[in-house]
Amino acid sequence: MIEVRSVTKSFDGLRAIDDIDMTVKPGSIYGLVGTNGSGKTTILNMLCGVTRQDSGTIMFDGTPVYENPAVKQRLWYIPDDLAFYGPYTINELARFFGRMFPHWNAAILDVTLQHFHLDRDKRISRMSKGMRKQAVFALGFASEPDYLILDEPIDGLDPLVRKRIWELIVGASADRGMTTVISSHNLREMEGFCDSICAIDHGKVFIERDLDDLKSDIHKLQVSFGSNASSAGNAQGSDARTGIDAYRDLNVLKQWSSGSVDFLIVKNSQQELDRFAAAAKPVIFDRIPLTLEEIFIYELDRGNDEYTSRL
Ligand SMILES: Nc1ncnc2c1ncn2[C@@H]1O[C@H](COP(=O)(O)OP(=O)(O)OP(=O)(O)O)[C@@H](O)[C@H]1O
Repeated sequence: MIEVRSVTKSFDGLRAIDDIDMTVKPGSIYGLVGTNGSGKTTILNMLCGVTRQDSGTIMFDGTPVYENPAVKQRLWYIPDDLAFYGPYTINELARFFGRMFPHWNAAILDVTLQHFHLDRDKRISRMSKGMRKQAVFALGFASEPDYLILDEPIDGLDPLVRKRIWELIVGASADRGMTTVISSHNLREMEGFCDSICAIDHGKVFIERDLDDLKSDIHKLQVSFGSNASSAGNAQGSDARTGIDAYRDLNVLKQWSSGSVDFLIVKNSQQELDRFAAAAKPVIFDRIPLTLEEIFIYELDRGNDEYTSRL
């Protein structure tokens, strides 16, 4: 289990990470998403003990990670910038890491390299960007880490390689309980593979949930009270006859209308929606599931609305 508690980090007076809490369950795949510059890389660097937080604690199974070789031997970090690996070949790196990591498994390296068709004697700096990532993945899996920490690793890889990498991650989680923390802007893939999602903006966590829970209480609704009734958008919720007042019982993130049909993004449980439909009796009431990308955008928009309304 990784536990981040009340962590802050500033650079030259800029508070890049602002009092965050995160809990990563053992064996899970934990997705870190956020806008550019929101603080993802800063968090991952602190998780790996590369950077030290200004305040707060980061614990791996109850033990701090910073300057702690015992914890670092159990984790593999793939940063966004792979310059460190550039001067070396895969074989040279395998010899180096083979001495550092107690569970080093040369057979896994062989199998993974066969899948990726990489030359073990070529310098990493001479490989393409995608091949460099594949090489560092292959080395990482050979270290059999308990924790795999990945900074935008799949972005820029071809679909076949991405599929193979997700198979390896999911397989290691299932077979030996490996825990993965992964940042990416590819929300579609994160939605397909992550157990939990942590979304950050301006250094603050604004969502941290199991993905299934997150998707079960945010919905898009299509509602109509019939062609004679004015839409909620037109009536501004003032006409009880149309059932419009009932929207006040919903937690509406966004609302717009087209003719007599209202579209709403709401944050409510299925039971609350059932109660709304039973009380308001709309002629049309459709619930459409939202993608992670849509949830992220609506939640972020709402945060910005709240922020701008305070100005
Ligand atoms: N070493 C540093 N010195 C000064 N400022 C930094 C440093 N590292 C990060 N920052 C600042 O901290 C903030 C968060 O940066 P970070 O790289 O963590 O964002 P990110 O979410 O990973 O962004 P992206 O999605 O664009 O990769 C930014 O405002 C960035 O300019």
